[in-house]
Amino acid sequence: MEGHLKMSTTNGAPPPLHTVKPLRRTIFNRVFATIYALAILTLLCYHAKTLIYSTTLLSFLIILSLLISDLVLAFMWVNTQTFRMYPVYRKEFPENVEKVVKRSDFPALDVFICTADPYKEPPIGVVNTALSVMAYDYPTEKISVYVSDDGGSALTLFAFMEAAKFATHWLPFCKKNNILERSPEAYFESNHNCTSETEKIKMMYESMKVKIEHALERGKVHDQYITGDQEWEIFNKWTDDFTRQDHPAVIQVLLDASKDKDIAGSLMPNLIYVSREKSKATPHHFKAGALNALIRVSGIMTNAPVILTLDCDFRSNDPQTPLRAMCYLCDPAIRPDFAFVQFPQLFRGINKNDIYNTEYKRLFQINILGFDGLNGPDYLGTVCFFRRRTFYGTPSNLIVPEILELAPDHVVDKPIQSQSILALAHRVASCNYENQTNWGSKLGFRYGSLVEDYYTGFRLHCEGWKSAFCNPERPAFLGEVPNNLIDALGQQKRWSVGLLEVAFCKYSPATYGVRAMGPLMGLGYAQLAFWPIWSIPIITYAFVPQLALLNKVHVFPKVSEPWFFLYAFLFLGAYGQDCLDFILADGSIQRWWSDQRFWIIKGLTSYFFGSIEFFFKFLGISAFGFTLTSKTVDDEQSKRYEQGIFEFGVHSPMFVTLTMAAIINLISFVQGLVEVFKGNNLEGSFVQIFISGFAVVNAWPIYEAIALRNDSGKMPTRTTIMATLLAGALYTTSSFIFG
Ligand SMILES: O=c1ccn([C@@H]2O[C@H](COP(=O)(O)OP(=O)(O)O[C@H]3O[C@H](CO)[C@@H](O)[C@H](O)[C@H]3O)[C@@H](O)[C@H]2O)c(=O)[nH]1
Ligand SMILES: [Mn+2]
Repeated sequence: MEGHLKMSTTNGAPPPLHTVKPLRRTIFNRVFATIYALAILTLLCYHAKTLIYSTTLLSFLIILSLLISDLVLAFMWVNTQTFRMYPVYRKEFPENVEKVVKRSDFPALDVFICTADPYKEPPIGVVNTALSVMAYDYPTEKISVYVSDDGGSALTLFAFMEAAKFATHWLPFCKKNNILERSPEAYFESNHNCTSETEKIKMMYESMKVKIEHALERGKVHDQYITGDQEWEIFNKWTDDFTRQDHPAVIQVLLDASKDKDIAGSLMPNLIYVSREKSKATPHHFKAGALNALIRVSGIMTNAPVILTLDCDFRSNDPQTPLRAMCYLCDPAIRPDFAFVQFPQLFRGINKNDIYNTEYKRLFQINILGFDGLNGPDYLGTVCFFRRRTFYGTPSNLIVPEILELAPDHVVDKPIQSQSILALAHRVASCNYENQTNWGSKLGFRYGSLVEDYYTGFRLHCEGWKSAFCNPERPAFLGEVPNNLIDALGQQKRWSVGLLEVAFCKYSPATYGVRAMGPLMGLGYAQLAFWPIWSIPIITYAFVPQLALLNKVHVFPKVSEPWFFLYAFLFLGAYGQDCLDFILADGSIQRWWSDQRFWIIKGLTSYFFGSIEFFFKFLGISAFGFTLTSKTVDDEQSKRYEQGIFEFGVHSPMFVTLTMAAIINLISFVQGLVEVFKGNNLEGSFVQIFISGFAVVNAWPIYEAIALRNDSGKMPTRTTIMATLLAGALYTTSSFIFG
């Protein structure tokens, strides 16, 4: 059969594993970009002219602020165009992989799963992630799952000991019944068959879950759950002075692919718990540090040529996914500079209108196609298959690591539980191992930014590595999203700090990146790095025209002037194209509306406060770490989220600036309307009234949260009072200035 198929392909060429096609809208994008660029230039000339002819200091300052804002918008617009020049779309043929490579020759796969806190990232969730990949349709004994626990928690280890036992039932169950959702939680939530076998396995799962959750509630593994001397010995490592910031390395093989079998008698994958050594005296570099420790530990133990990185909240949604990745990684025509296959970050549980814009369609689904037509997508931190070699220098220059066993092509010839392997694994997981080495600079994941994923992908592309974006119809993975506003904004604030760290380091994409990869890739990366500076135009447009309107000062062209049409074109053109992109990527109008609203919200909150934090960090005044996004759910909050109601509830400086903007815009809009009703000419103030009105429509959930709601997610009174006082102060100051 196989021979027959091979012969039937033309010229005996192997069947295709993947194809790539340009997107049809490319031509339109390019034409529109040219027209829009001319319009921007015209606007900048207009600003320059009015600036030179401004008569008072006040008008000079107003025009200057608008000019700066528009320059920022123009800069970001230029960067964004890079994604619109060569968007492509790929297709894979996983069914052909076995025609090209024998199943027994498939490369081994090391999977890295990161977790960092059992209370913010419940262990049962991490266990689901691990089970979903352990059950892949891929030669099982070639899979090794490494769980990195930066929380150094016995509770997480306990959860995985339980998971190892449960897995011996779960894996054969999935394979026998050819199940698609191989994370038990997702499977039991879906419409599954209710056979006695399913009921039995569900009960096993529930009892494991209860045990794990009990342990979590008590904060301790109950003695009765610890069976045998071996387990005692393991938990004895958690002595009294063992803390999450200070503890020795713990590496525990929970399943051994060379001897552990499932209940049907087939071999299990390797499952290894790793908590690298931590010491308060040594920087640990957060997730990047954890991943580098895993590269080394796995290098010593299994050294698979392919590595899959996963966050603890991303579950496999398709057991065929490794085969899809192999369409690129096993391609006989693979180029030596090929580094990784990135899957999109897709999520489950997003509400209908995606009020917190957690889908990130632009970042994860639209813009990334543009990167894919150039050197390839950036690394998104999770759901990505790497070639191990990528972490060891440039494509043409292998950097030999300190110890021979770590070389990417080293063959491990001892069992993973042998004394020497375990000893070496502990050594490379120690916190001082990286001193005086290239780890974090030339080897492994790169240090220096809180968005280690973005920064690492960027540096790899600068070194000449290439990547591909693999976006199958059935989502390969599904992740979880923050379902309350403060978490969503907090995550964005962390990203903002991390992005600015890259934007203003010596490897800035705008300078170094452009030199290393050419203008398109460089500016594409700059688009991301400079996200936070969007807060300059957003804050300006949220306050300046409104305060001017309140003081009866007109700052935009009259409706009858031709310049008005330039403004109208720039606004409608940008919004129109943005909306079109969104719809073409299967988005709904409502979700697009949330997307644009959240962009404004972030400009007034995350981007702004992130920039301030970055500034403090830059000056060395204070350093902020990696604040985890909480993955726990509160029932009442989830309900409101389901209904699409914004969750405030807690006081935060971010909500203060947001509320201030909402108040000022409402007042200026009302005053604008009053003037119109009084019969004053609308011509001069139209643009300002329009902007205020647009803001008021966007800010509707904020007014509701202040005045119309009574639930625990409403705006805290303290926040409202502070925002009102500050808005009053701002108005008073402005009336002196405009006075
Ligand atoms: O010291 C740390 C901090 C975090 N993590 C892990 O990092 C992952 C991502 O953390 P999360 O709080 O979920 O952050 P998000 O903002 O949701 O994650 C996005 O942004 C991160 C960079 O800021 C990337 O690392 C992620 O892959 C990307 O999904 C989780 O698995 C954590 O367990 C660690 O292992 N060690
Ligand atoms: Mn996350």
